[in-house]
Amino acid sequence: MSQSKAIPHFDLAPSTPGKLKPDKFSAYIHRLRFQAALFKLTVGSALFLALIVFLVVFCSPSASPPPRRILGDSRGGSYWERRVRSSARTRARAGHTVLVTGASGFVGTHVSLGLKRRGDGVVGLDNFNDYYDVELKLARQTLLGRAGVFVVEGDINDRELLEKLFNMVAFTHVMHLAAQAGVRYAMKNPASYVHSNIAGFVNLLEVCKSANPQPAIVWASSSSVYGLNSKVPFSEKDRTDQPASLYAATKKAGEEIAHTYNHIYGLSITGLRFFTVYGPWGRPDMAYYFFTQHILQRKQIEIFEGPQHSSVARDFTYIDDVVEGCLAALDTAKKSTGSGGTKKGSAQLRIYNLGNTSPVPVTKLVSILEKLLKVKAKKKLLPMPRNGDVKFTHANISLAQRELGYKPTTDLETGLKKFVKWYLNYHSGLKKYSS
Ligand SMILES: O=C(O)[C@H]1O[C@H](OP(=O)(O)OP(=O)(O)OC[C@H]2O[C@@H](n3ccc(=O)[nH]c3=O)[C@H](O)[C@@H]2O)[C@H](O)[C@@H](O)[C@@H]1O
Repeated sequence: MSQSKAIPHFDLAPSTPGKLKPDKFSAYIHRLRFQAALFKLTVGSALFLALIVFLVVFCSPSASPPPRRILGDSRGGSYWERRVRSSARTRARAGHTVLVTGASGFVGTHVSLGLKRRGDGVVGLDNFNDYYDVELKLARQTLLGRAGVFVVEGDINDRELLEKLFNMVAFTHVMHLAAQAGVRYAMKNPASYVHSNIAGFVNLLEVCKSANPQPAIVWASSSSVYGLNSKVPFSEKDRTDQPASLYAATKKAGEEIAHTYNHIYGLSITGLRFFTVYGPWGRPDMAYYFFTQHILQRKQIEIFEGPQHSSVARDFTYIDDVVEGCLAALDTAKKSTGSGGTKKGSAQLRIYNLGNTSPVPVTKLVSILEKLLKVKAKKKLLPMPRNGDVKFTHANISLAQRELGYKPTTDLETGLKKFVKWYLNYHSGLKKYSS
């Protein structure tokens, strides 16, 4: 084999190889071969690594085809913007243009439908988190889509997204219902309450205060702010400085934060203290919902009792009544007075109880469910654990009655009847549970 033939890349050799001594030349060739092999190995490994990275990034489950909601909802782009604008369009003269946060949540869905039905423009926002069954949130989103409400997928902590929405649409109102709900779950995941109910709320208010025009804000506080207050019925003037759960503490913090943004920036803000809202399309983490599920599955349910076997009671409030209250709060909200982050004058700051004014013991709730489901519940009575629950709630609604015209009309049995009808229909449709 001639040396010249053995040189793999002849052009890499010195232009005058004949001038090298044979032994030096063979060492040189050796070096060249080694370098060439090394080069091949490096390029090969790099290509192999690139292939692995490609496979990991594009073929892993997290990057697999996005779920349906993300496909229909990916942020930005002309199609997305068209959907936001069309959803925001009002049909009624002098209709509101409302951003509803938590739109695929229980109350958010009903309020969005109520607004859309009467001709207001509604844009929904929801992060579709998995605190409870995401399928249910997606089903609500479908319902909203059919009614012409587009739900943007996004988090209230996402400043860029909120600013984008406010740049596209001059929202007159924000109905802020996105929150980490649930009293007992706060012991399991405290950070999620701070993230949504405090950080998320502040982020939303920051965007609202800088918006031009500033929207009026109506938001969901909670009956839980009354905490250990024992004066009944609970009136808005009663003390709310003894929260029994972190959930309640974050809602109470929200009320104080609302005061600050109203005071500094002239934002018009109305807080609504909801009292154990229930009904069709409800929340599976709430007792009336999972009691129904467990009774049908012949599973045991635990019913909490107060001291000396006293009953625990809630001022259960039907969703349609609460929606009326929410819409009335939006309609009576005065405009914010600031613009672009500067206050021009004092603005409205309100708090209302939205309850039913007739507390019902949890044992009674269970007996109504037994009757409606025609199944005897397997009950276990046990002392209320130290889990953030309070013994009873009872709303005084005279302020909401006077100023909002709020007048709940649905008793627990009537409301549960509607819930059970929806529940059986929805879950048989999903074929989720066998009887
Ligand atoms: O209105 C409110 O302020 C709050 O109402 C509900 O909180 P809660 O009243 O605790 O509603 P459920 O979780 O459905 O509990 C209802 C009743 O059932 C009792 N319960 C709950 C669970 C259980 O296993 N057993 C049981 O007896 C609770 O102690 C409570 O008295 C919501 O979950 C909160 O998000 C909301 O803010």
